[in-house]
Amino acid sequence: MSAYQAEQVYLNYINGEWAGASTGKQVASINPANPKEVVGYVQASSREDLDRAVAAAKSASRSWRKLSGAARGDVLFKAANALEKRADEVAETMTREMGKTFPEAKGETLRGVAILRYYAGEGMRRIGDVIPSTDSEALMFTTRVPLGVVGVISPWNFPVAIPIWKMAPALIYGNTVVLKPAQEVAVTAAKVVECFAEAGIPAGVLNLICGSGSIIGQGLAEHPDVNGITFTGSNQVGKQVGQAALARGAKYQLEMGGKNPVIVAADADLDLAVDGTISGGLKSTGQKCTATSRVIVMSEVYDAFKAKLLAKVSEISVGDGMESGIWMGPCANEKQLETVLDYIQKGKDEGAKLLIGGGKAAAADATGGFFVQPTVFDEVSPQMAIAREEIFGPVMALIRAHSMEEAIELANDSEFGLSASVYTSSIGSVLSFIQDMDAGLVRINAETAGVELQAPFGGMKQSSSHSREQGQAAIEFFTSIKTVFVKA
Ligand SMILES: NC(=O)C1=CN([C@@H]2O[C@H](COP(=O)(O)OP(=O)(O)OC[C@H]3O[C@@H](n4cnc5c(N)ncnc54)[C@H](O)[C@@H]3O)[C@@H](O)[C@H]2O)C=CC1
Ligand SMILES: O=C(O)CCC(=O)C(=O)O
Repeated sequence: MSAYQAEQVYLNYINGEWAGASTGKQVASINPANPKEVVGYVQASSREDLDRAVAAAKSASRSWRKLSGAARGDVLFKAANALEKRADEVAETMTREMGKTFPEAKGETLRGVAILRYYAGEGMRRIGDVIPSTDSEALMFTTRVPLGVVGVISPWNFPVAIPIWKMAPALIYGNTVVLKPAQEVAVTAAKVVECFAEAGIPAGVLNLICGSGSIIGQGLAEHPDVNGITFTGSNQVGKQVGQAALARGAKYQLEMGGKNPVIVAADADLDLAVDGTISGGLKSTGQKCTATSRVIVMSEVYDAFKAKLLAKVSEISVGDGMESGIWMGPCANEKQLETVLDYIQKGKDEGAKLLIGGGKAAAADATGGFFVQPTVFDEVSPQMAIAREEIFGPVMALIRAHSMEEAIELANDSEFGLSASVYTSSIGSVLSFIQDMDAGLVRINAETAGVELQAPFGGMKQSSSHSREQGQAAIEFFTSIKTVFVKA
């Protein structure tokens, strides 16, 4: 049973205590399905508050790194249990704060639980190798040490999974954390942090500080006592964060945009391809960095695929994600709705043919919610803005191709390289796609979105800083290798 309650005040969590911002100011976090509804009030913190959070993390670092991996893992297991118990409440909070439907939010919350358990187990696994020395009397091996204080800057589109897939590996490998969530989902973030507090995480090991990106996010990136920064969000901000970290010699990891293609080959199972395109492109209202936005279809099946796609898109129900029967919720905030509507206008202005959607959805009339129709454009050419720029909304561009080579070339014609998929029954096409597609995640007969927590995740080209998150790959960012040479 969910215990969600609206309009509560949520505090920062610094050095094991819940505290208001020194500014005395709070910001309302609102429901994008009904902007008059206040989900909660979150802190508008200052750099002074940030300094306190970083100082707490720095001081807790000495004892946390000295604990065994198993002891740190125990805290993560307990946090997983606490989150699992509150899954309905946390999922409802997420739906009300950023709009994705309740079943999607519940799935994401349980994914957060699974990520915590996965990294809890990592505390018992190998952290080094023995390497033969040229000196036969010496022992040489590698071990791994934590970075120290890690700043986590997270976005609003996965309010539970993304902070957890950054914090859990940071913590298990012995780092302490300062989390700055997107202000739109700070209530959900506070509830996740409450689960860690309930798990008995020592004071200062995990700190939550809410505030604007330009003050707290930028402050974390620039802070001399923050040793590593992990960021997911826009390319523009990601680059700023990376530059600030680089300027002071801190380690950084950036996960940014995508313009992910799906290729539908002439020998594809068209029903499967339609389902995967819709799920990949429109779930979460298209607000995933892995969302399908370019649909490259072979000319032989173009019309048949288009007809099936439109039939299914026309059945999509748009509305409040807490209502049963609703398939697609609102955009997460007003700015995002405006961005999506602007891109739709650009598509029309540049000569693409609007097949379906193209404006605010009817659900917006009743509440003023940020609802947009699922939208598909036809006759899109690769130079158009809707084929090149990340929209982060439920807008898909159909592009025609005449051969697999041309399809892969079109798919690669992007500054991004996060994820890509192909629907085909030909092993030859599968192999060419795996080999020639420039993306960090390539998927065969499966949608572009949806990552597995135990596998590396990250992009090529402008999609990331070329590092990988999740799975065992996370150890590369959250630790430094120490090579040890021992001679009696
Ligand atoms: N890769 C992804 O998963 C995401 C991509 N985006 C993309 O970014 C676009 C804009 O969305 P926004 O929410 O405005 O993204 P954003 O990049 O501004 O926000 C991401 C995080 O960075 C923080 N931030 C903002 N300015 C900062 C600064 N100067 N220094 C440090 N941190 C800062 C934000 O508070 C938030 O926590 C979207 O339309 C979408 O294209 C947004 C969210 C997630
Ligand atoms: O597709 C997914 O499950 C993950 C997407 C993601 O990481 C993102 O949108 O930031």
